[in-house]
Amino acid sequence: MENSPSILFVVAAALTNGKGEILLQKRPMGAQMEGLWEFPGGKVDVGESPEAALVRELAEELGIIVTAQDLVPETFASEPLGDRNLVLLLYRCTTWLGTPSAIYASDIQWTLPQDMADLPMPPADYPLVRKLQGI
Ligand SMILES: Nc1nc2c([nH]c(=O)n2[C@@H]2O[C@H](COP(=O)(O)OP(=O)(O)OP(=O)(O)O)[C@@H](O)[C@H]2O)c(=O)[nH]1
Repeated sequence: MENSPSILFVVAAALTNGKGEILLQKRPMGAQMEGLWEFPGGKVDVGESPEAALVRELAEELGIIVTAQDLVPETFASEPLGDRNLVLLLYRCTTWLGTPSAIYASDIQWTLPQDMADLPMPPADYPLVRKLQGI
């Protein structure tokens, strides 16, 4: 198809604790969309499954160990991003090993879905948040 944008696959986690709070991280200075709050995750590399990519990203960004079996598909978003089209796959994860720390992000915080509307987030995240809020 003419002018059809290439797809950028990104995977992200709604890491959820026993209080129903979800871990968000603040994109660091110098990153695209710096200062916005996002779900931890990143791009799927060539030859990598989405689940393997998310296991890798969670280890790199937060220092936690997750297995692919712990990742439950939750919802997705599709948004133009520059000259590409972002497809963002969000997985729910309630089981991991270790304590998340801000290795990549400038900050992390546990947030209830109803409080996420007050945070600046990338445009693709707003439909994900509404889904998490049950709206
Ligand atoms: N991880 C993550 N990325 C998101 C979210 N929402 C959203 O629009 N994105 C976008 O998806 C892309 C992910 O890129 P990234 O920079 O986090 O990916 P990465 O960790 O693989 O980085 P790298 O390219 O430096 O290796 C960015 O354009 C980012 O702005 C989100 O909630 N989580």
